[in-house]
Amino acid sequence: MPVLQEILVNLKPQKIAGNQQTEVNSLAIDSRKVAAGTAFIAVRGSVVDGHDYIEKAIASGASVIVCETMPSSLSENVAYIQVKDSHAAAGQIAAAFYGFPSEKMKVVGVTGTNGKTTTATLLFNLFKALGYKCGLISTVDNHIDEIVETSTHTTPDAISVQALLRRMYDANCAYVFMEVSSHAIHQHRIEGIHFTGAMFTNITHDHLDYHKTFDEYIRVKKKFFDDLPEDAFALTNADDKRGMVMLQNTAAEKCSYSLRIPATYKGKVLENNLTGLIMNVDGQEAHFRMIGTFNAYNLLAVYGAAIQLGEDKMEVLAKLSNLHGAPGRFETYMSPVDKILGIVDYAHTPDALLNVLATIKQLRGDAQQVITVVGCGGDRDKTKRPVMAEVACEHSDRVILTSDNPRSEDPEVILNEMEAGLNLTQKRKVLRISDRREAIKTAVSLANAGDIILLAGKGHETYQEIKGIKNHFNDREEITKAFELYNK
Ligand SMILES: CC(=O)N[C@H]1[C@@H](OP(=O)(O)OP(=O)(O)OC[C@H]2O[C@@H](n3ccc(=O)[nH]c3=O)[C@H](O)[C@@H]2O)O[C@H](CO)[C@@H](O)[C@@H]1O[C@H](C)C(=O)N[C@@H](C)C(=O)N[C@H](CCC(=O)O)C(=O)O
Ligand SMILES: Nc1ncnc2c1ncn2[C@@H]1O[C@H](COP(=O)(O)OP(=O)(O)OP(=O)(O)O)[C@@H](O)[C@H]1O
Ligand SMILES: N[C@H](CCC[C@H](N)C(=O)O)C(=O)O
Ligand SMILES: [Mg+2]
Repeated sequence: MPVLQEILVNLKPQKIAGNQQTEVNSLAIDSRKVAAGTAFIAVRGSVVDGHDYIEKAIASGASVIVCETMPSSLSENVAYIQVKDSHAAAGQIAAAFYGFPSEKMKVVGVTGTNGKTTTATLLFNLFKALGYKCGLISTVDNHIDEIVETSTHTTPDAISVQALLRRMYDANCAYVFMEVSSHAIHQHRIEGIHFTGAMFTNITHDHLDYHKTFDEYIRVKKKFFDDLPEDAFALTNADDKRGMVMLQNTAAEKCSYSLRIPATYKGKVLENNLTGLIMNVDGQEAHFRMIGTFNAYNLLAVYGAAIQLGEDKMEVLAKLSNLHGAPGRFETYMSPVDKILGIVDYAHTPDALLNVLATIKQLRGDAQQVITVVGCGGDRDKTKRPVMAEVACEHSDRVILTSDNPRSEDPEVILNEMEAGLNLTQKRKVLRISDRREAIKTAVSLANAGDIILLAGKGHETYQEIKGIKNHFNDREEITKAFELYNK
């Protein structure tokens, strides 16, 4: 086990009190996870202040306390480290505690409002197909080579992420592909990670509950690129309005991808239908199994990253051709009798919903109705609620407004806020059924042969969180059961 001095190597503490040779057995930012010999890092959160739990951590056996303000009285046999920012210190300390795993592998981070899971998962599957051992850190699950664990966050906290990276290094992974959420950048969860590459997908409306303004949301995303080292690459979407802004102040090698304008990696969609995409990528024609223009962007980003990482163009395209996307993203289910097409998709932002519905519009026949079942999560950005309802109405024949994860909120209040975005004409095509299971059944009962039902917002999720309790719920099971129930 390392001693305190060894895990402070990259840190400039403001004050140190106590023995620097104290052995550190584990790290914790949560006092409830402290055991004998733990270094407890007190961080100020959005709900409580970790500094209020220092005494509790010591009572549970903490031998080191990292904090921004020293407690008024210090305990004997405990070492205290005062730092300017304990969120940032947590990442630096964790990186050192776990032996700087990110410096021994190639870690590529993906940020952006939409497409992170899809892009990171495609990269993971591509590099596995190319013969490498890899790690994946995503919203859906984390992969340590062959081991798969369900995720709790898109990007884990500063300590958990370094622990995961260490396990990946121990499993001989050469590459790690990870999602980098804006919350993670803001809370310094990625501090101490050495990135070989950073990718930007797009930025649209989300998380304004947390970041308050769109400018602040952009600033936070840009910080990921500002902090990159010179030996990394920064790959951006040149077609996104903010794509080039992201690279403005980066020291990394700048590169871009585009379907519309000159860029390092240029693509063109030649065909786009329900069986997949045919694209020209960097002068080479290729077929992909993924559906929709937004996936053309994801594929092009993945291609660009693979070339940046030194892979062969033709081999990359050949392997990429056979890959499917991430679970719960544009997953299709056909009813056996009436051939109703059910689409389960994780679109939970206005832009994602618009993209998915635009894709469906492009691909459907004139006679096919589109029925959209959609809700908005509780305890999350409220301003997206009316916009998502409006987007659903503008691009569907019928809409059933329902619950997503209401969390601590009243589902009917969320539905009122969604409905507030609709005018009278739009309201005419809307039903409001807060019970998501009933909403899905109703969509199926209303559908005629050949129609399309979009279940938006929950994708891969296997639960629905209501009043702090996660009940089993899976859109993919519900659509299949409803098809059976109505013999459709
Ligand atoms: C808003 C937000 O991001 N919150 C995260 C944040 O919690 P917080 O700041 O509210 O923490 P807090 O409850 O105030 O506690 C402050 C500190 O005191 C500690 N504490 C608390 C109680 C106690 O008894 N003892 C103790 O030591 C806590 O462990 C914490 O370190 O820090 C926690 C530890 O890292 C996270 O688990 C928590 O994620 C919550 C659960 C969450 O829902 N986060 C979502 C919004 C999130 O992060 N999402 C993004 C993806 C979004 C997207 O792209 O769509 C993600 O990366 O997952
Ligand atoms: N490049 C893209 N541009 C716009 N929309 C996209 C893109 N890729 C995927 N989407 C849409 O956004 C939804 C979420 O995709 P994905 O899970 O890959 O994004 P994410 O950034 O990981 O989301 P989260 O922030 O929840 O982790 C998809 O189900 C699809 O509807
Ligand atoms: N990572 C996102 C997921 C949202 C998914 C949606 N189903 C919801 O619950 O709002 C978040 O935590 O905001
Ligand atoms: Mg994700």
